[in-house]
Amino acid sequence: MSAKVNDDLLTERRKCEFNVEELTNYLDGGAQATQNRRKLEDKVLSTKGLFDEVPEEYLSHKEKYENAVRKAVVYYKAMKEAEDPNQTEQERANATYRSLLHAAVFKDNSPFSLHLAMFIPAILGQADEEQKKYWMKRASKMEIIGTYAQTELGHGTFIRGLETTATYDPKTEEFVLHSPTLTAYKWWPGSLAHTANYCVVMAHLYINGKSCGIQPFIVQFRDEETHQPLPGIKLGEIGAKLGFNTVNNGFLGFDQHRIPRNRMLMKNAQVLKDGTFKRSPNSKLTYGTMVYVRVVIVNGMANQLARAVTIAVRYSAVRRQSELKPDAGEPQILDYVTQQHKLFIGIASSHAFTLTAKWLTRMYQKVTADLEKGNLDELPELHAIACCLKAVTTTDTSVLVERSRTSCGGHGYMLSSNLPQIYGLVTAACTYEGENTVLMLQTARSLVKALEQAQSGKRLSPTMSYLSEKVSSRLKWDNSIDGIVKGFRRVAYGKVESAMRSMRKYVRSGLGPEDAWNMSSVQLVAASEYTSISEADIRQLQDTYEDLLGKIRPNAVGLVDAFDFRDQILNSTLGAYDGRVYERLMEEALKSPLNAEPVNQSFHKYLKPFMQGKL
Ligand SMILES: CCCCCCCCCC/C=C\CCCC(=O)SCCNC(=O)CCNC(=O)[C@H](O)C(C)(C)COP(=O)(O)OP(=O)(O)OC[C@H]1O[C@@H](n2cnc3c(N)ncnc32)[C@H](O)[C@@H]1OP(=O)(O)O
Ligand SMILES: Cc1cc2nc3c(=O)[nH]c(=O)nc-3n(C[C@H](O)[C@H](O)[C@H](O)COP(=O)(O)OP(=O)(O)OC[C@H]3O[C@@H](n4cnc5c(N)ncnc54)[C@H](O)[C@@H]3O)c2cc1C
Repeated sequence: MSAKVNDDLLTERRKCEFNVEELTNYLDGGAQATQNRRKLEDKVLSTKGLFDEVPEEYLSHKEKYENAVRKAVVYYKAMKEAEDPNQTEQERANATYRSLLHAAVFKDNSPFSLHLAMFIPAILGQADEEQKKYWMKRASKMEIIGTYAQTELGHGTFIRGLETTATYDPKTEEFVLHSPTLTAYKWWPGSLAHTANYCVVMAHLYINGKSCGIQPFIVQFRDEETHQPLPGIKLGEIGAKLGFNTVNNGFLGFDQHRIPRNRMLMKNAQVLKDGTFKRSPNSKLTYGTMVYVRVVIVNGMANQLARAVTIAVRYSAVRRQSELKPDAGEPQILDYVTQQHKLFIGIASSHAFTLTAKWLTRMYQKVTADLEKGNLDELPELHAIACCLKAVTTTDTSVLVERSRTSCGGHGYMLSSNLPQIYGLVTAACTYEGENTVLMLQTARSLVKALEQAQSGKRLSPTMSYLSEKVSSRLKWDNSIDGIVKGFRRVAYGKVESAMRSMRKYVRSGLGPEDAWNMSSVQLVAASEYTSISEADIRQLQDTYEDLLGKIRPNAVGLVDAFDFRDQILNSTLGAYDGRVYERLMEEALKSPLNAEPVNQSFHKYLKPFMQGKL
């Protein structure tokens, strides 16, 4: 018999003014896509061995990892078996696009995540046809497990500063991989420590003593039978982190490790047997995997934010606290306008990020298709936009997930709420795949170039066109959508123009262009933030805003129900569909090993002798 649903949640669902299922279908891309997603989730989540008897927060660091590997194997097989052979690739992609299925199994991400998120995309984007055929067969069947090893102990942002060398030996037609210093050790790659046995290594290629830039190499570093590290390979785990503690991030050092010539991924640049180097049409094509993951991250943020606000809004409908009016009883905390202000922006932002992710994915697919035909014209714009949207969505999601947590009071601080873990996952994305400030400065680089082109009368790309509209500075704000967008364009234009003026002022004062850039970089980052709509400006329409909060209030639970996250995916004592918050908090508390006995052994060992002055 299913548990009784909390009365307040029942009332909320009766008050909802729109068809929740219709919104779910819209978010999925149609009723059939919703059905496919639910069918996939039903199949996979009914698999035995996917869930933890003991909550993983009570396991040791080592036990957490071993448990995650156990689940990863079960989960991966279940996903493969659940694939509907009659579905097209696109239908399969749609079914997983919005599903956070993996989050039902891994609260802190999977030890296989880099294999799927970067190792396979790197092969697809960097290998030539022959290499792709061979390695994709092995990687897609999980005969090998890979990761993406670019970051080093000493360098993450500055790729051109990477110290790992790959020196071509024409006599043996091999590359010699070497870590000349401790700071050259690969450091951070997920799965690297104990899970993967192959990786795509980004290393500095040298031929006859000449630098040929950073190139991708596919490198085996563990024996496929024994899993022992190969000769010349030093491996280990980098230690406990804020989150990602089951991703197995590791370090790897090379000591004159030799690999055959065909292990350099040669789609873009090639090394012939005699050591002739054939340059890539654009050296930045080597960075292509990162552009792809930045695009994927935007969609990931939309889903994770939706999960956090679902938990917080449902909890806010159940939690009653304080007194809004004398003798009127304790109101639902969702009736406090401050609570609405904290949470409803999160619902809206998740929808905005979903639509943005769809738009960016289409742009990525078009530019990638053009690249295949040798047309690189739109690569710089894709890079600039992907940098900006990855940085803005991860920053905003981190802020809004943390706000969802704090809006739940003490219970939001419990690991059983799952809000701290969701925060740990999303805040990592502000750093990985390009630290956000660095990426915003990449976008700023494009904005400055675009404004200079606009000022010399050149046509701009669609996403930069606002820099060529001579928007009057006397523009009057009005509350229409068109008025708001015009206002944003005016502010965005002004921010770029001001940063440019600042740089020119520094150059006139005698600074070189690099120092002028650095001195203006705070303004440059701010200018990039306005390339996509940010929340700060909405506050200037405060009266409209508070009116909107009131309109959303009766539909808030319906809006988060429409995200259609099942309880296993929310994995939260506060966010379950039935709203039985207090019973769940107690059920989870009793799972703590400390509750197995009324008196812990530390009393007899330490407390009692201490309190009796015997210690
Ligand atoms: C919580 C759920 C989320 C779901 C997400 C799913 C995935 C989650 C699982 C995976 C988890 C973790 C994975 C993390 C993996 C990693 O972190 S991999 C390592 C990532 N590292 C980086 O991103 C490094 C960032 N640094 C750089 O990209 C470059 O160093 C930088 C661009 C900052 C500078 O490079 P330079 O070579 O120095 O270039 P510049 O001089 O600045 O510019 C030269 C020109 O090149 C253009 N450019 C630069 N990058 C690109 C690119 N990628 N594509 C195209 N063009 C590029 C740049 O615009 C300049 O052009 P111009 O000269 O102006 O014309
Ligand atoms: C959870 C997690 C998972 C990861 N997984 C992987 C992985 O699988 N594979 C992999 O290769 N890497 C991985 N990374 C590494 C990640 O890509 C790097 O941490 C990231 O690129 C930032 O580099 P860094 O850590 O060296 O920081 P730094 O580049 O040293 O940045 C430190 C500070 O310096 C500032 N700074 C640096 N350069 C500039 C500049 N030009 N202008 C202005 N400010 C600047 C930054 O803004 C930042 O504030 C992972 C990281 C994390 C946190």
